Amino acid sequence: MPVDNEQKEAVEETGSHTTGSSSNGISTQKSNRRANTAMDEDEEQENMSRKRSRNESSSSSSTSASSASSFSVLSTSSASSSGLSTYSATSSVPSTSSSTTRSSTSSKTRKSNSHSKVDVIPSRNLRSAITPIVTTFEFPDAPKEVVFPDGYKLYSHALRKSGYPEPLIIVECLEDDSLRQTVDTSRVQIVNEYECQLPVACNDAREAQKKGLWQSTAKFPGIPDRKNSDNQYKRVHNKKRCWFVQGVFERYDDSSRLSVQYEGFSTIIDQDVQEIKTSAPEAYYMYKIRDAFLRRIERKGSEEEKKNAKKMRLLMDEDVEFEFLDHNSPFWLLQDLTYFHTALQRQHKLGPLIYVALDGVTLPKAFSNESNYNTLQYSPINVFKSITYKRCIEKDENKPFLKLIENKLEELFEPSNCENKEKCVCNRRFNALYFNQSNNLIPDEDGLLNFRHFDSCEKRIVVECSDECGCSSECPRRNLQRGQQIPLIIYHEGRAGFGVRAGAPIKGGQFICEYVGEGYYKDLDCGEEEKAPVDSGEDIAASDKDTSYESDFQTMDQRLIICASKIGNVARFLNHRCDPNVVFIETYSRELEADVLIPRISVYALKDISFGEPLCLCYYDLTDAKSEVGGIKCECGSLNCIEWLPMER
Ligand SMILES: C[S@@+](CC[C@H](N)C(=O)[O-])C[C@H]1O[C@@H](n2cnc3c(N)ncnc32)[C@H](O)[C@@H]1O
Repeated sequence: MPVDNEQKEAVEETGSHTTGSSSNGISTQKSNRRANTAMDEDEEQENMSRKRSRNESSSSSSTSASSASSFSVLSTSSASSSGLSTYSATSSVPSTSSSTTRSSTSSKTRKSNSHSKVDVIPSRNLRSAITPIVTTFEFPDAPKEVVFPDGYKLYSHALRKSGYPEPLIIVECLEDDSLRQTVDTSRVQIVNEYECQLPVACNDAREAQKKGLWQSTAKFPGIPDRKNSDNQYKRVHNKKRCWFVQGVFERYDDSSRLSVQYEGFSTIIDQDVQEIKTSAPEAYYMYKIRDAFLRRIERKGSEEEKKNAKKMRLLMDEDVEFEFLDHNSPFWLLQDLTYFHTALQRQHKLGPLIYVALDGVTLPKAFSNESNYNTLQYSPINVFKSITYKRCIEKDENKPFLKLIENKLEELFEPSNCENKEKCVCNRRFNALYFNQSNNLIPDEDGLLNFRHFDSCEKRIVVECSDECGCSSECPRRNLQRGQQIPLIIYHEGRAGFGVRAGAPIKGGQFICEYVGEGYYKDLDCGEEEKAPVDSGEDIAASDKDTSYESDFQTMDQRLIICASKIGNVARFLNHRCDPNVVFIETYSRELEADVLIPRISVYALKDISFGEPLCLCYYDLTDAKSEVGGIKCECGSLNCIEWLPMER
């Protein structure tokens, strides 16, 4: 499989490697290893007073920024001297220099911040199940706690849990709905109306949301619109005295240091590369993926993309650009989407997301508050109305395996690639439910589907293992249960809007992610039983006619639709290509026989996909699709492009 050099570098630099041939396939990628830095209150006070005095002298160097916003220009350049380095684990001996010009900081800062010895107490390996074939990364064991010679403590990501007992599905119920009393709420979350929340672990952001002085002009569901600004450090109540790294950026002037953004703060500071690499491996890993991606764009993108990619990769250069100074700029808003959506994903043990836009077009229109668009509520799991949910659970599919095969013959057994071949019931389950209706796609021993003779018109389904099969969570027949492990990049593709790119090389037949959205029923015969979510609101807008976010089922339930227009996950950004490289596969999947069975949609790779390549679906059966001028001009650029997509503008 082709692996881009940049991607290789990213992997090597994070001390990680692909797990292609690993037998245990254990990945620590999604374990929540975050950097935290701490300081004593006295030192904090001291730094604050230093900062106050230096802020005055630094104001001349940040005039261009201060007029733009509250985002501190001096942060990356003069952190240690300004006191902003309160976050730096190595800032116990801050420079007393009052120099604030960007070019003058590097050597002084480096000297004052250097430390000779770091005691690393190894953490227990936070293990997360992953299939052996998934190309992902392993970090070196993140330290549980690093104690610096000066007594500073730096708590690593490993202290954060990699997953929370999260439900499998969210159901919207009215207060008096009897369903509320009957469901197992550890597996099914009941809400009145789904609203994307701040991720559970993001306490610093939660605090900042209450008391932060900096306020964003943009409001996104689940993203805090307040942050602590640089003069709030002292007042921030943080008993742990440690903070989580939100994002790191390369510095144009000093390759030994990085610009670091912390959760809950609108300021960035500079820190030693090695320190971040050890203490914040996940943030460092995300930075390396973004960096490798931007380098790829610098080689392969349009002229404008190339120029902007370099600018973004090096964040700031001598001529500080406005968008990097204004914390309200799309650049920083995309960093917030990256961080908080990744944190939400992690809550469900799913891999990271990185939002990137280089063409000045700002945010995904899904997040725009313009009247034409709905504001997207990000959700890593499906959201069903109670009526839809009830209908789903009444279906045969929901019976436990033994009930399902009561009247079926034993000889329906077929070989399986399950870890526990002898006991696996997946094929018998398939035969009991879907025999003669659909193709039973059986992953090979590496979890890969075989698409060599793929026919887009054929019906197909994947049936995954449950506790009835007696296999482990690493069984090749549990791809959807493990969920997205590959990092995905949500990239602005120009006229086609945001699309999804591979954040790691992907093998043909490999599971990528789930297609998540709102579930609803469309009655095929006698009018609508339950209205599509896009039509049910009062705000009927242009986008309500856009069915491109809808996906249906051919085998499991022909009336059920998953619509990701208002609520959805990363897969809702998959663009159309007439020559696709990914495909939707309906999937029967539940870990426990006692779980509810809801038809789900997996996204699988049809062919090998290299790092940074766009992931595209074919929205239509091209043998049927009528290409009429007046729909949407297809931007896919493939040789067999039908030119006009049959969708309303
Ligand atoms: C499921 S969404 C994909 C995500 C979308 N690009 C976004 O930014 O939200 C489908 C919409 O993306 C755009 N789109 C997807 N593929 C396209 C293509 N090949 N050419 C032009 N527009 C495309 C169309 O506006 C379409 O309505």
